[in-house]
Amino acid sequence: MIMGFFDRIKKAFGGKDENAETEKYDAALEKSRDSFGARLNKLFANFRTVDEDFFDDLEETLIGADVGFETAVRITDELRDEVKLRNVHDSNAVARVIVQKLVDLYGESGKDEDNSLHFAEEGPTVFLFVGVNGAGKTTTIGKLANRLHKEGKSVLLAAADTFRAGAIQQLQVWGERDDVPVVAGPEGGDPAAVVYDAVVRAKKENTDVLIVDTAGRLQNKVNLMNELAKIKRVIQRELPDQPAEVLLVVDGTTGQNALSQAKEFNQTTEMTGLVLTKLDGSGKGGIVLAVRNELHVPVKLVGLGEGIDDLADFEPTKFVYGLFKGLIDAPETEEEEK
Ligand SMILES: Nc1nc2c(ncn2[C@@H]2O[C@H](COP(=O)(O)OP(=O)(O)OP(=O)(O)O)[C@@H](O)[C@H]2O)c(=O)[nH]1
Repeated sequence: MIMGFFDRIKKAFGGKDENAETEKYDAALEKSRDSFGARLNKLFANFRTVDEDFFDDLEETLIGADVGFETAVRITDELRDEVKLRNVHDSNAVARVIVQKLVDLYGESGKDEDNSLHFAEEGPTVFLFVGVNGAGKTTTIGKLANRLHKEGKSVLLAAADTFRAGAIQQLQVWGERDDVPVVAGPEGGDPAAVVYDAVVRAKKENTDVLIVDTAGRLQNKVNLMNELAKIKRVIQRELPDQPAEVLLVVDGTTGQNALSQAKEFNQTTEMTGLVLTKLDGSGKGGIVLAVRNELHVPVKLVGLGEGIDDLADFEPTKFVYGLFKGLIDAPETEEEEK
């Protein structure tokens, strides 16, 4: 049973040779793999048999790998039951059950409906991007606009971060690079007015996708949340079913901070998905699992590098394979063969 499951993961990962995304996942997760894998290896080297001390150490290892406290406890508890049920003692086999549990947190299907971006059936689709400064919001918008434009969709960008000096210009540079128009107003101007202009233009020109960049920080949190609410109202007055996505961008290198940031945003803004950036520079890839399990918000996109093409749809099987490649590829043990 276990091998069948891993075969499916391997197939999902290696099945699309033409897809450069697979290689990117692989390369980007090297750091996470090294740190997580090294921790697990140490754990398994220290234990020959799987006993209660092993489970305590496993829980600590998972917490240390940034999968989050609740997730770590849940996995360890479920694993304890599973090990009893299957009567597994071999630590390699247990390692594989851990991997299986991690994939289960996302569903085995690899890329389900929930993990994909939603588009309007007709009329403009609006994606609203939120998140603190420096998380990679503008870069992600630039990469996504490029991808959608290449797919043949018409794209419009709205520079509604009028607060941070240079933010408008940064988005305009991306607009030029992607060859997509940008609606902007004066620095310090009303962001909702920029969004209104952009929505009207998108409707008039029948634009496929309007992507709105928003401020990551204002004078205070209440102002920021009020502004995001106002922007949403402006969009919904013109396009009642939009925005299709409110995407929170978080910096994957910050581990647990990314999780608490997401929790805070989630209390005030209803987000539909998360973008986890800088996974390539992070040893904390485990955070992806924490986000889904503790926030119940799907990760929809991941940033795998600084380049224009380094944005991928989040695909759990690719992700988990990238993280635990060594473990999954290892030959099956005698116990598993039985
Ligand atoms: N390695 C790596 N770097 C990234 C990724 N995404 C963004 N960056 C870098 O992170 C830095 C910050 O990105 P920005 O897009 O300016 O951040 P932002 O959230 O828009 O910040 P504000 O415009 O201040 O709101 C830039 O140097 C980006 O090149 C990624 O996936 N991998």
